[in-house]
This record gives sequence, C-alpha cells and structure tokens, in this order.
Amino acid sequence: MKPRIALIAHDKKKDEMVMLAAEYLDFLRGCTLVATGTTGARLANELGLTVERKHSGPFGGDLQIGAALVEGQIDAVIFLRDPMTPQPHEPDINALVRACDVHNVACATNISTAQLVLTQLKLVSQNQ
Ligand SMILES: O=C(CO)COP(=O)(O)O
Repeated sequence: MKPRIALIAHDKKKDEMVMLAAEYLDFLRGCTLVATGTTGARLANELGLTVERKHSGPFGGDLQIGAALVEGQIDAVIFLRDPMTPQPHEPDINALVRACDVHNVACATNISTAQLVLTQLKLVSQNQ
C-alpha cells in the first residue's frame, strides 16, 4: 500500500516544508498525502503534488488530521512546528502530537527528523 503521509507546517516553516517536499518529490508523488489547508495549497501550487487539503490549522486542520490518524489512516506525520511563535491553536497542535504518541505513529517536528523518516519510508517502499 502507498505510504500515507500528513504534511503540516507553521507559517515561518512553510518555505522549509516546500524545500523538503521538493527534495523527496519523486517519492512523495507515489504517496497518499494529506495536509492542513495553507501548507497543502503551497505543496500543490508550487510542486504540483496531489494533496488532500483539510482546514487550515487554526480552523481545526490539525484536529482533522489527528482524527484520521486515530482511525488508522496515516502512517507518518511531518509537522514542522514553529517553536518561536505562539499559536492560537496550541491545544490542537498538542492534541495531534499526543495522538501520534498514543497510536505510535512517526511524528517528525524538524527537518532532520523529517529527512530520516522520509528516507526510511522511501527505502521500505522500494523494497516492497
Ligand atoms: O497551523 C498549522 C498547523 O498547526 C498549519 O496550518 P496551515 O497549513 O493551514 O497554515
């Protein structure tokens, strides 16, 4: 089955998310992608990726992705959080990261970890 990956980035991390996705573009094209609203729009518009877009984070997008994850629909979350900027929906962000821990779903919150997770998923999918 195609890896199912959630991609989420706070505003100051969106450029990094686009660069990361560009680095793994061929692999990501073969994945089922879901994203919060604005992140998904950038990935679709700038890289041509097919992404299911949920609501924007502050409007419940993190919660929607968390709910999908709880239903077993997501294999990994790349969540480039901005640790320097307070977010109005901090409880939603914490809920999503907590859901990853409760359900043992890989959750990368910085570029270095995201690269490790994507590289591993790519290797696993190549060997299937
Ligand atoms: O706020 C976010 C994650 O908490 C991201 O939402 P957007 O992708 O809509 O900016």
